[in-house]
Amino acid sequence: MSYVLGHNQYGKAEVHVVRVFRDNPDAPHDLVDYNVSVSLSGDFTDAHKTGDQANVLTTDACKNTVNSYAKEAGEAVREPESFGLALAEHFLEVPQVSGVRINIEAFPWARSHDNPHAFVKNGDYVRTVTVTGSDAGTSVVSGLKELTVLKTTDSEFHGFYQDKYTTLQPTDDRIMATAVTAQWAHEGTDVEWGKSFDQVLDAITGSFAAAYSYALQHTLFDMGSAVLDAAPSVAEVRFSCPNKHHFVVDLSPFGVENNCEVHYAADRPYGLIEATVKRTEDVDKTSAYDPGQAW
Ligand SMILES: O=c1[nH]c(=O)c2[nH]c(=O)[nH]c2[nH]1
Repeated sequence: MSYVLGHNQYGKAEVHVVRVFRDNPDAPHDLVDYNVSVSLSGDFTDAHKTGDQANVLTTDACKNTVNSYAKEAGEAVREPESFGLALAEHFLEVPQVSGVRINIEAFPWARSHDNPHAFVKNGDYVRTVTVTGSDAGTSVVSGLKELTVLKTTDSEFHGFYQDKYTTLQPTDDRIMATAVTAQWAHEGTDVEWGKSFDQVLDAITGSFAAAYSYALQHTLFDMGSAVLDAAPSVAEVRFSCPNKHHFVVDLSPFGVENNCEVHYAADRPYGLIEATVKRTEDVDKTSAYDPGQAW
């Protein structure tokens, strides 16, 4: 029996590279901290079906390329999007490679005490990038994950559909908290990546803080609208946001009043609210997202 090989891809996952910029002896050092995954597709049928590896660029070479490009790619290394684009362009030059996907997680570091070479890992969030390339073109999806935000009021939830299993009490004042995962697809690749990322981050945190909320769903649409207002290159933004429930603890058995002051922070189960906000109905960037990451 002869079977058919379906879609296949391979590469090196999670090359963790930290690049220090220290070439100017008079300037403070900078650094970037990236976890890079490379996935190649193309003419690799023989590697699977006959065992002939002549077309296989080794995953070891993929790793070496990431490490060497962390120096060779110069200023492009400073932003994960431009680093991903440089890597994608390189791998597409390998004749048997027709498609490439580069995923980068970027861990932010902040300078410590204005010291020129000491840093504190900034654990607020992880920045993410997916670059895809093929004959059809190159696309960049930027993102972030693990951005945990909370507001102690200006959040209501009521008027919801009721069935016989509905026990949740409506509320007009509650804590709302979530760990934002967001990915946004750019139109084109001629973008000031760092500036654009800062605009999106500021739009997400700013609208979460400022917008009055009637549900996490409502807040997602507000955050998405703020992103599209702030960042001209962004065609659409996708959110995946766990509702980090904070339940008001009943202190009445102890004769203690609890006016939304004492909460039980439940870790699971959690509501998971996901939505795309896009500029127009006909935008469809689905193929630009990493299927392993995008919902
Ligand atoms: O913002 C919310 N959206 C929901 O869909 C939901 N469902 C639920 O039980 N609590 C909440 N909160």
